[in-house]
Amino acid sequence: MRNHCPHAWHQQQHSGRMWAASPAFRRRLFLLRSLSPSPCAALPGNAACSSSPSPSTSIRVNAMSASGPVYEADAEAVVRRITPPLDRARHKGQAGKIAVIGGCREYTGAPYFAAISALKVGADLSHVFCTRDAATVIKSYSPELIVHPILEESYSVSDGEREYVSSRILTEVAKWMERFDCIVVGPGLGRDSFLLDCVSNIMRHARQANIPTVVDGDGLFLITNNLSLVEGNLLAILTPNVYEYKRLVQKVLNCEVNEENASEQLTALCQKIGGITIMRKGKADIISDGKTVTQVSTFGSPRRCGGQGDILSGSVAVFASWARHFLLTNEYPTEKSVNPMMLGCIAGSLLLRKAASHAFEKNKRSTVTTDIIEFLGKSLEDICPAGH
Ligand SMILES: NC(=O)C1=CN([C@@H]2O[C@H](COP(=O)(O)OP(=O)(O)OC[C@H]3O[C@@H](n4cnc5c(N)ncnc54)[C@H](OP(=O)(O)O)[C@@H]3O)[C@@H](O)[C@H]2O)[C@@H](O)CC1
Ligand SMILES: Nc1ncnc2c1ncn2[C@@H]1O[C@H](COP(=O)(O)OP(=O)(O)OP(=O)(O)O)[C@@H](O)[C@H]1O
Ligand SMILES: [Mg+2]
Repeated sequence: MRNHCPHAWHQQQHSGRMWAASPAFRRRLFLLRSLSPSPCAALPGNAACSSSPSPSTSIRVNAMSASGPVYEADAEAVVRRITPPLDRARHKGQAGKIAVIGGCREYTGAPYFAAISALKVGADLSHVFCTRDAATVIKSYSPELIVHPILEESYSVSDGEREYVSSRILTEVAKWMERFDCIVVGPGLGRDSFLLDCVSNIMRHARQANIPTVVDGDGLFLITNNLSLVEGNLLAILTPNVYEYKRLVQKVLNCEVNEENASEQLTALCQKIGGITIMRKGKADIISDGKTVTQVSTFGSPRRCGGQGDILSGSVAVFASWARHFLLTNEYPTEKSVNPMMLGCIAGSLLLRKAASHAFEKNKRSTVTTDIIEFLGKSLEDICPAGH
């Protein structure tokens, strides 16, 4: 099991490849150092963006011991702070490389939504590792995605071939793993037992390589039945919906979901799984890492069309990578105590909600996931203009 030190994410290996310390970035660090208001309220507004930093734009994170209402995160300030400036000196890949592990015979939409959302938020490259059946379909949705048809379901592999196929799959993914800034495991993965065994190996490999991992959809089904895959991994984020959360609570805490003490229960769940970060999706997205708890409840849309969670997982992957890089390269001690996985969740949640709101305004009842993806760019631009 991993180091449980609260600052362990800063002790992880870091290649420094994603975000070079450009002059603009150094300038921003200087401003950040001089403006950071208080130990528990890190990350004021982004100096690279339009609004001016002030103590009121700090992230508010409720202390674990406190009961009562959960504080609303200042999610706009988080987005401004962690979104990297568009620096002309940077090359392809430095704004992030994301991989989605998912896509099978039944589901091709979910991995597409997650992977394209990562690109629309601002990652440079987005990969999908899926089954052969799903690959051509996903490629045909978008030429932007790099699609690897390498996963196999039980029906396509005989008993005698399994060991060989499993190790071939791991070798294929491992070739790429070190290049990724974050992986998303689960959108449209399905629940085939052989496929899930192979994905377990991929998750173990990602963990060894210190690659942040967002677990969603069928990835949550997998880890709920095999908690050791994420236990104590400070670079893991779970994004359960209402059913997925219920299953997790039943399995880990051996009780039912308690709405009266929602934040305490979420905190306990995170602690029980070794301090991982969990974003419980719902009317408000409640986010905890077992030490702090916060929420994002900006109104999005009354439409509950399938696929919004997939947009969220792809977006969280990008923001978590950006936040991790931002904090790793930031020497201000106050900010080192902030968990970048929490910041990634806060930023992803806000962006999805803003995009859903724009899409609903335009499309009303006919709003679907593709309409929401269309507004990711505008939503980020409204908060953090790209400049010229
Ligand atoms: N356009 C697309 O491609 C989209 C694809 N999507 C993808 O769909 C996948 C499942 O995600 P979801 O959100 O439907 O699962 P969830 O809410 O836990 O379950 C609801 C109910 O269904 C059942 N059940 C689910 N999966 C099952 C399975 N494989 N086999 C059998 N039962 C299954 C489940 O039953 P239970 O597990 O409780 O017994 C519960 O009652 C996931 O990969 C997601 O990414 C979505 O992202 C939307 C857009
Ligand atoms: N009742 C609600 N009111 C407002 N927003 C909600 C509500 N439920 C979910 N959301 C928003 O929708 C996003 C996706 O959550 P949802 O519960 O639909 O995920 P999901 O079921 O995993 O989605 P998917 O269909 O992609 O699998 C959440 O981030 C949240 O912002
Ligand atoms: Mg989902």
